[in-house]
Amino acid sequence: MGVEVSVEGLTKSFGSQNIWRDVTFTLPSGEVNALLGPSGTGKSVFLKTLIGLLHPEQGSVIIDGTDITLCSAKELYEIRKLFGVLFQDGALFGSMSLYDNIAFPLREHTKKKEDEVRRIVMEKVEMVGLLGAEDKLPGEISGGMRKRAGLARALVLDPQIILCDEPDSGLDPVRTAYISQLLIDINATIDATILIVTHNINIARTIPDNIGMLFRKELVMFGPREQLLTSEQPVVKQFLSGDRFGPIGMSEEKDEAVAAAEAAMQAAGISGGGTKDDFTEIIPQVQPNPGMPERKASVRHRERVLEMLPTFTPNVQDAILRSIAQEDEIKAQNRGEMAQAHAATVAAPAVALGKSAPDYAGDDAVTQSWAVAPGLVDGPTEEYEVPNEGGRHSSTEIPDNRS
Ligand SMILES: Nc1ncnc2c1ncn2[C@@H]1O[C@H](COP(=O)(O)OP(=O)(O)OP(=O)(O)O)[C@@H](O)[C@H]1O
Repeated sequence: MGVEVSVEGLTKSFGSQNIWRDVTFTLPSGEVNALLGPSGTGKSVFLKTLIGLLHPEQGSVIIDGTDITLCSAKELYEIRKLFGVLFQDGALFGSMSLYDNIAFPLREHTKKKEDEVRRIVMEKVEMVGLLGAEDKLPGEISGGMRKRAGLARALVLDPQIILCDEPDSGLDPVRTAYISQLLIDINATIDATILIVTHNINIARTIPDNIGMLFRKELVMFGPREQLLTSEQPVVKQFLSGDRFGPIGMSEEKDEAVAAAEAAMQAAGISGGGTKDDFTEIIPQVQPNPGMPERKASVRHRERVLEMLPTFTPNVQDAILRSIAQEDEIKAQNRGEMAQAHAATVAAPAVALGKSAPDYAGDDAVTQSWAVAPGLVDGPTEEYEVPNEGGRHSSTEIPDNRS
């Protein structure tokens, strides 16, 4: 199971420039989390602080029971082995083949023999759909492939915590969807705690269990994705819609004159350019591909969130319950389709399911290694209990017992 990461009262400055202060939240074991925030709010600095590359002047970062802000260099070295990090640009060594790049952490941190290194590297290469491209140099492949190679390298030490700094930057929407799906499938497979830093609203809407947001040197909120997506806070609404009218300006602070001019434009019906999407309409969370195990963290997340349910406002409660109902519906549908596919396989065994990925098939070919492994279907739809609200509910009905 992934490791819980608990951050308390964290403050970071560079000289007199404060980046953020008093940041407190917990990434629950194995859950998928996203961190949003306008450019320059210190999201990358936050990731680097989590792995001890940067040192905060105040606060603690507890990982697996160790406060990495206080531990020895030797302890930090050991703790870092729990992490797999996908840096913004992939951070591959330009003079090394993809194979050697991906093998690097194994050769650096373990005493594994070369045949074992090869087995692990090729397994990860297949997982990210780069079979056949492993001898290429980073300069010879597309940005999307470099991202996937970076992800493969982040996975070779079987990390319990995966940090991804803008996994979608430079990728088209389709490749972004593939890399997002890959993260969900990896989470289903190894139950690692994941933190994704992103500006991509589609990722924020559909991938994480929890979302946090940094703005004006503070953590605006952190909680179940439904809490942020239905938030009435102007900064959150503006960020989600991508509108230029609101508290977020081109630079961090918007001065009063600009804010007044924008308010006048808005009043005159001039568009701020943002999408008119209704973010309170919760889009179903992406599920592991058919054949993948169920995400254990999603079961734990549900239990945790239902326990916290009475602490949320009624609209957040509604959004969470709608989301749960949607998820159950999708899982039931997937089970039906899996059963049909399985029946078809039994009837026509020549159509092999669970086939491994085809070899690399050109620029940015997409992996199919997760095609379908028969027999791995989700368990039965469970019932859930809403604490302090009396009574059990079938997981596909939404109780409406709030005043
Ligand atoms: N090593 C450093 N020394 C001094 N200042 C730094 C250092 N690293 C980052 N900063 C500053 O910290 C601030 C936050 O940078 P960071 O890259 O974390 O922002 P971000 O939220 O990730 O931005 P973006 O979304 O544009 O990637 C910036 O003003 C940056 O200049």
